[in-house]
Amino acid sequence: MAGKAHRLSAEEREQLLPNLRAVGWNEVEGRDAIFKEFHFKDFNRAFGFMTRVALQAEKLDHHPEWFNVYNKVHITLSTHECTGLSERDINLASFIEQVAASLS
Ligand SMILES: C[C@H](O)[C@H](O)[C@H]1CNC2=NC(N)=NC(=O)C2=N1
Repeated sequence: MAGKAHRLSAEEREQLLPNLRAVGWNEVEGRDAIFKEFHFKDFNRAFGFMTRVALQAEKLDHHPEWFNVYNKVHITLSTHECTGLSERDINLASFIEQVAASLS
């Protein structure tokens, strides 16, 4: 991946996080990360969603922490390289939103 990840500054957060908050992403308490819970109609859709996100994550070399039970997928995004939120998380969250929208 091009460039080293840096933790988002306060200004960058003010600019980038409101759009994600508006669609259900929240900052995790006690950790510099964002979290969202997705609900799908059934396991097939949840797993289809995860498959599409996984392929993109591998392409970007930026991977989600996630948990799935049947139709629910919990996702936490953070960047190991800078131990916190970076633009990579914002970009992956935006991609995830597009996939979820196309499956609901
Ligand atoms: C070695 C490899 O490039 C790194 O471990 C990648 C893989 N996936 C990653 N995923 C996330 N979420 N953060 C990272 O810093 C990261 N780094």
